Amino acid sequence: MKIQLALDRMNMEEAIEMARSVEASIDWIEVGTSLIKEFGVNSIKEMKNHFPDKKIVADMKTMDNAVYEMDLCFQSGADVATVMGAASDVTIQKCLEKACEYKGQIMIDLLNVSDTRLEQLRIYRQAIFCEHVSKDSQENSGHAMINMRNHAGSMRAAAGGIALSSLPVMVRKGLDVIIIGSAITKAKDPAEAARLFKETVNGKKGVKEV
Ligand SMILES: O=C(CO)[C@H](O)[C@H](O)COP(=O)(O)O
Repeated sequence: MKIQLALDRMNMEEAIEMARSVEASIDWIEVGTSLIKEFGVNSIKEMKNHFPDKKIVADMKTMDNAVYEMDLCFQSGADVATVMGAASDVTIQKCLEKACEYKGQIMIDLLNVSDTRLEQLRIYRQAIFCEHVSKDSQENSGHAMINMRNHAGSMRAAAGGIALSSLPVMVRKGLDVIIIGSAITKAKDPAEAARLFKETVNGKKGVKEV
């Protein structure tokens, strides 16, 4: 299971410093939507320049204009770019074609994707399927409940308010990628928090507890 560090709501200097302080315990680095919106695709370029050996995920959340947005992401050094599952099929198809052209990957964000839409998305088997609890729901309900649906045959990821306490459940679900933002970036000691996440993922600590 890969740990994807989500970087949001900070400036680029802070984002790079944060990634540097936890890099030993994480696998993929997500340039969060908020960074891309605030600093443009240069944020992706900058992150790749600083961490050439890490997989860089551009959380673009593409909804339309796939060719243009995917060119921007992959030419800026992204290895993975996100597209919303609620986007039209032509958008998702174009994202996949672009990912293929750049030898990258697409992550489909399943935020507000119904079971019916999910069935239709199953044809995009080469994509990573990401179940996602939104920041707004987290802030409204105070906790995250990630419903992992069946994504047989594809890589599976989960995001949204994942904490050390909820990690063992996620680990047991056998995900491929676990996306963690605030639980690391807002921790008193991010390096120690990331280390504990890594230890749990590796099964050295409390995977059986809930
Ligand atoms: O996509 C996102 C926000 O839209 C974040 O990447 C995701 O929510 C992970 O961050 P956190 O663990 O803080 O919820």
